[in-house]
Amino acid sequence: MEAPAVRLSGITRRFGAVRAVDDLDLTIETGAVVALLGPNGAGKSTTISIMLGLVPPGTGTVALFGEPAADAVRAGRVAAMLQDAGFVPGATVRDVVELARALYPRPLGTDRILATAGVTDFANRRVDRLSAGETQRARFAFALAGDPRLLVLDEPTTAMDVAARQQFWTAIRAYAADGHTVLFSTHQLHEADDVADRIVVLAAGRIVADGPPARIRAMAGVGTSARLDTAFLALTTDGPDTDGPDTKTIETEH
Ligand SMILES: Nc1ncnc2c1ncn2[C@@H]1O[C@H](COP(=O)(O)OP(=O)(O)OP(=O)(O)O)[C@@H](O)[C@H]1O
Repeated sequence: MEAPAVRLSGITRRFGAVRAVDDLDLTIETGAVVALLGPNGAGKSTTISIMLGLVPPGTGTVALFGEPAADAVRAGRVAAMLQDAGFVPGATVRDVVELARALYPRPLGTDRILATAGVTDFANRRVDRLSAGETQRARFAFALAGDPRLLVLDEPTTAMDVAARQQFWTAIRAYAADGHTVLFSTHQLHEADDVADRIVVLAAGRIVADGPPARIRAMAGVGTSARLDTAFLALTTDGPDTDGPDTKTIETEH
């Protein structure tokens, strides 16, 4: 049987007194499109950093496609679009894409990368002269270069304008339709509703709900036509009879 794209087992990570990730188990099968949601400080970025081998977990294990994260990243099976990723100042977008292509054994063609990420029009512009939304698109181009099987996206559409967002999600849908795996975090819950086939909700470092969008609503006790925001608030805000977020993990169809 094929190893899952992601398997996090018993992950805990503290920063001083803060338990950023608290005994987290998460398995993502290949081909899934998963949204990671949670309030500010819920542990999304820390979970993603641990998943990519950028931050060591205090306890627990990480496997990507059945191998250590560093090996999967080095082999180009996994790529990420991170909020604070910087580029070499003075390089152009095209230079950055060519640099990324040179790192991997089976890169996509340059023109395809530029077009998919929506950066063709400013491919010859220096990366340190891009707007915030253009920088996000350049990060997307960089992540696509090695044709990774798993794309990890931390708040990818931050600062993108409406047209750029639409182009971005169209590209992600096409990428997923080819059997690739996508994990993204976002505060734009409609993006999760529109694009993800599974939503994982984190609160205080723990998974409080996990399932397709319809089941997230059902678990939150809101109607099928309710906004996902309503379900999210119900799941991540402590009720009067709880000490903290309950774990409401449910079976998914993957
Ligand atoms: N390097 C660090 N040093 C100290 N505390 C940290 C560090 N990184 C994260 N934290 C803390 O861990 C908790 C989880 O942070 P994290 O960035 O993972 O949350 P998040 O869900 O991504 O939040 P946001 O939606 O605001 O981006 C927060 O309380 C944060 O302050």
